[in-house]
Order: sequence, then structure tokens, then C-alpha cells
Amino acid sequence: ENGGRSSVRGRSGALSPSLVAEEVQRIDVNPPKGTRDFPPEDMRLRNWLFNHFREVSRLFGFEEVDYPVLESEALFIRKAGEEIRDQLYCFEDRGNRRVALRPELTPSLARLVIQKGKSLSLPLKWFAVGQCWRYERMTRGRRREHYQWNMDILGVPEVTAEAELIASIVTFFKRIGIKESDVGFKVSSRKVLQEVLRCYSVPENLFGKVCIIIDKIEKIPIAEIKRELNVTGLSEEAIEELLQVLSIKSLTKLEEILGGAGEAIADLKELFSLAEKFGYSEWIQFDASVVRGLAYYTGIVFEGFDRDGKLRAICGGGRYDRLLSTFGGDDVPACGFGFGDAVIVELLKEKGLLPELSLEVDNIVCALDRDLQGVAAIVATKLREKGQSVDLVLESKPLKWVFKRAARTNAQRLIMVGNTEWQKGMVVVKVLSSGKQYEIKLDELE
Ligand SMILES: CC(=O)Nc1cnc2ccccc2c1
Repeated sequence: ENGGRSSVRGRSGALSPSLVAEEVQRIDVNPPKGTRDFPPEDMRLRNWLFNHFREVSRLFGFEEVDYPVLESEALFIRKAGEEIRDQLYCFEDRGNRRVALRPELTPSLARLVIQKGKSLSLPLKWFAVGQCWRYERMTRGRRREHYQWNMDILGVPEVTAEAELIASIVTFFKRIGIKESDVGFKVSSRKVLQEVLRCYSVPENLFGKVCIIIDKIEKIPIAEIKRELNVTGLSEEAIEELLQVLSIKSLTKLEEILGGAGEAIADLKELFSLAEKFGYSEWIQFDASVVRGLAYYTGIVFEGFDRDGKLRAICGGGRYDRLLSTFGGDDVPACGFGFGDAVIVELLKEKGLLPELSLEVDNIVCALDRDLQGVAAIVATKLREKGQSVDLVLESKPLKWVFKRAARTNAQRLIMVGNTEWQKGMVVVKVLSSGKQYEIKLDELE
């Protein structure tokens, strides 16, 4: 199909190098383990998803930010036993610096906020869509990268901030056709754990570690949870009381156990009342077992789940009021969420909600004679200046080839530049949906 030329000879007919030099060993053309390419069809779906992330962030008045994918390893070294730490994609660079591919975006946000310091006026509402990395033994065959949408509000201590963040995710779900019958949010507060641990005089510095162990409650046997809590230093009765409280699924019950004085109850009541006002009460439920797997959360935590229970958490977030001070900055009240690009696509597949996205081009322009290639370029430029997309045929091709390409690229119109018509300053337009064909002066083409 390349006009009859044999593939080993280029335009000039010379022998191609491969026949002369030694055989070149073919490189591995797959992307590195655990990573993905985004060829056009996959990139259309990714852009569709990210455009919704960005449009919702805009609707909520958030500003877009980004950070280097490479950060100092120190940003992610936390001693709470988190999985994200065990799987850090870290290495020593050529300057002998310990660096890491970011496993999440929040520490970078904290770093930038500290760096900007007083020059930032609060509250800050920032969002980012960034690639995050982990290094897992490929035995699990899981991906080593994914893209995360993050939205964060800094400088707002009240739970109106968390309510706003959940509202933004509900808005996103509604835009892509996901309903409250498909997904929900489990909501709790780490202050529940805090209040229980205080009753048993568990030192504050064990709080993060205890949360990380609790977060594994549905992933490892309960006996293992108890053992790890015990090793961490909790008494038998503290462990029993903790596990008891974590099984509570109603705020009323929680109030009976904890008493009505604590901040946990007040925050959660406020959040559920705001949910009413935002109109997403049907989407959220209290569930004391939600703690999330990041050590820095300090208050409300939430995670989006699929009600069929087939998938891992869709998204998650919460309040992290102490993160900045762990980096030596002044504390700023903060809350945010992360939303990965993988589970949501699995959910859309499950629900038959994957959009059909095809390549669209307004025009395909071709010269019918070799010496009219320049005129075809004029036509293409004119249309592009009017904001129309043009797939300009760049070589002299038989019309059959052009029609085939027009069909594959979903071109709306075919513009042909032929000698006969061009003598009169005209070009031929064929509307491909109707087959209607007409001649028109170039400067009347729009
Ligand atoms: C389902 C999925 O791809 N999860 C995923 C993939 N890559 C990651 C990379 C860093 C942190 C978390 C990650 C999570």
C-alpha cells in the first residue's frame, strides 16, 4: 500500500541500512513493569476523566497546582508502619542524594505551603492531578504508578471544609453517571480512636501507629490485629474496648459509649447536618471502622466505596491538622482527599458507564494533483485559522486511500483541491455524512 515501493528501499531507492549493517537486537518495546502507555484510545479516556476532575475543581473555586514527581525521600519517611513507606520508590541519585518518586501528593503540598509561608493568604483551595509511584515486588502484578486527583483546603478548622470536599466528589460522581445506589462514603473521625486511647492513657505518639494497624482490620485476621496492637503497647482491655468501638455503625450508639462531650461526636454531627444542606445525605454513612492508611490524619476521615463490595476503596481523605509541623513548619488546619484513576475505571466498566470516545476531525484536505500540495496547505491553514481541525494529507495518495482514512478518523468533510476547479479558484467539498458534494470559492469556505 505504499505506492508499490518495496519496503527495504526508501524514496531514493537506496538499500535501507538494515540490509547492510549487522542485525540490530530488538529492544523490549513494552513499558517498564507496572507502568502503562497511553495510546490514543486510552489517552482519550484519561483526558475525559481528568477533564471531569478539573471541571469539578473549577466549579468549587480551586486552583490547580503541581510539584516534581521526584522529591527528597525525607518527605515520605514516617515511622508509623505505613504500606506507602514500605513500597517507596526511592533511590540514591548521582549526587548521592536520597530521593523518591512521590507515592502521594499531600507531603509536596505541605512542603510548598511551608516554603511560601506568610505570602499565602488562607484559606487555600488547591487541586492537582499527578502521577504517583510505588515500588512493589511484581509478584503481586499490581501497577507501580497511578494518577491521583487531589483537592485540599488549608486554613479552615471547621468541618465545613470536609463537607465541601465530599460535596466535590459527589458532584464528580453525578457528572459521570454514578449514583448513590452505586457508591457511598464511610465517614468517621480519628478523634474517636483518640478519645478511647486517652481513656487507657495510651501515649499520643502511638496514635499514628495504632491507626495504621486498625486500617488493616479487613485485610488481615483479627488475631493479627490484636497481636500488633499488643506489641505496640496497648493493654488487653484497651484493645477490646477499641475493637468494640470500631464496630459501631450509628452515631447515637457512639454517643452512648463516648458520651456527648467529645469533639468526635460534635464534628460528626456537624458533618451529617451539613450533608443534609448539600443534599448528599443519601451518599454518606457513619462507620467507626474507617481510619484510612495514612498516619497523618487527625480528625474526620472518609472513603468512597462501591456498594456491591467488589472493588477496593475508590477514593479517600480526611483532616490532617499536624502535617506541616512534622516538617518543621507552623501548623495550619488542613484536609484533603486523593482519588485514583484505576478503581474508578473498573467501576465505570462494571456499571456500563464507560464513554465511547472516538477521534473526531472536522476536515480532511487533500490535493488531487501532486503540484497542488501547496494549495492544499493554504486551504488547511485557512480552516485552522477559523478554529477548524484539519487532517492535511501530506503525500500524494489515491482518492480511495483518502476516503478510507476519512472514515477511520471520523472526518466530517473532505476538501479536495483539483486542477479543474482551482483554475476557477474553487475547491470541492464533500460532506461525508450526507455524501453531498459541491464546489466553493476558497474565500467562501468556512
Ligand atoms: C489500583 C491501583 O492502580 N492502585 C495504585 C497504583 N499505583 C500506586 C502508586 C503509588 C501509590 C498508590 C498506588 C495505587
